[in-house]
Amino acid sequence: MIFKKVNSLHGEVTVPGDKSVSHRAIMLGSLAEGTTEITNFLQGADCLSTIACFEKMGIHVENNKVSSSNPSDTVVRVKGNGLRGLKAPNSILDVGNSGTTMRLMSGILSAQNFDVTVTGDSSIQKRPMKRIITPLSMMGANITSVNNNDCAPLNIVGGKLKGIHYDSPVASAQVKSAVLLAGLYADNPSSVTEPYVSRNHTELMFRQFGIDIKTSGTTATVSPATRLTAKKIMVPGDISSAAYFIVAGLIVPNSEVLIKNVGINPTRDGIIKVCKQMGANITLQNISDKNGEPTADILVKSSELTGTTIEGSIIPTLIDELPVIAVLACFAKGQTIIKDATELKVKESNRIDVMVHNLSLLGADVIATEDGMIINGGRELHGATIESKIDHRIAMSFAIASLMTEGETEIKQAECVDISYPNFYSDLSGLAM
Ligand SMILES: O=C(O)C1=C[C@@H](OP(=O)(O)O)[C@@H](O)[C@H](O)C1
Ligand SMILES: C=C(OP(=O)(O)O)C(=O)O
Repeated sequence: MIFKKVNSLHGEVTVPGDKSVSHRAIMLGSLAEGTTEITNFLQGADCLSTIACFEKMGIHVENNKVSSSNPSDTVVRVKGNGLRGLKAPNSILDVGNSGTTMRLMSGILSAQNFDVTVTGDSSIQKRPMKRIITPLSMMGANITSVNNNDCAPLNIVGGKLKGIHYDSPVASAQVKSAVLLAGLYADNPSSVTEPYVSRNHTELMFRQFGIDIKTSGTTATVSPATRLTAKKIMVPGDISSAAYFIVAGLIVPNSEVLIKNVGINPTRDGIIKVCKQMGANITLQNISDKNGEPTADILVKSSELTGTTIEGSIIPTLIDELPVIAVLACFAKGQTIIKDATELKVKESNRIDVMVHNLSLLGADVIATEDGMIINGGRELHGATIESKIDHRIAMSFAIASLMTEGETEIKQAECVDISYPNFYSDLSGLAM
């Protein structure tokens, strides 16, 4: 797909529903009694993989997405079978490209009265699963990596679980959530302490479904559950998707962009804090609440930016936004340093290497470090051919960079944006008109 420079961006955009919240709504809805109604569910390939996995375990999901022109009007209905109501699937569960499905669902599968094999695409089969195998095994789960490499496919023999306290070496919501979901079935409370607080959507949604969950500092503790009651869930817009328009609005001159109904949960809003620290003109309007998840409209105006250092506890709150923040840093005055972000190496691609390589092809001054990158902003960028590595965040980041490059930029396998934002390119071109 070919992209060209634009002169300005104007207008409103409504980003699709939050990916993390959409996955969790399907999972908890499946385990609840009654019908869970989800509005603004993300119709991206990752969340559709979660639906497909639970359908294979006997859950009926009504998803009339094709009949609606406005995806946010679609209601997904999950007919839960109760905490003990999942059925043995008659084939392998395939999570596609979705790390969230793989790791969270493994927590649930560890406690079932059947055995199952879970796998995904070639990217998933390279991502580390020891991080969930370790705590789930401590709880009594029987999980083996089929190829003996701590990656998918995983064979999970469900059984009785015991409550544990787990000190997680990584700040990962996927690890935390795998333990908390398994903890619903354990004999005693289970808790997870992480180095920094990661996104807390599981904890917030547990409360909605009537589960006893407590948080204190970087520790979350869940009590075993007896039953979950179906809920109406309104999914906020995904700040990780809004991030592309935030950066676009800031770097393209004479721009003004309003991004409607975006989740601004403080465990996810690091990008807003970093942009403001860099001098961005960003205003939050219409702040409200959706099932305990704060939302706002985000007004972004082109801004003169200066470089900054991004490190420590803010990293988990903007981990998926770091690729597009690296693009932003190319248009800021001075140096931007990203530290403490080794997790970027184990996402859909090695996002440190892929960003540094591709930004260099555009002419940016950027080097990779052990745990992040250093970007010296202010160089003129030019067009190039970019390999997305079938990583949606890479494809979208370079679509944004190309708005400001001289000459054409070609993005290979650009259609991988379907993972988290199927209408991304048409929403972006709508602002350029
Ligand atoms: O729990 C979640 O929904 C997610 C957690 C993050 O992963 P980690 O837990 O591996 O940091 C994030 O990168 C991913 O896109 C979604
Ligand atoms: C890392 C991501 O997702 P997942 O881990 O669910 O594949 C992402 O969406 O950037």
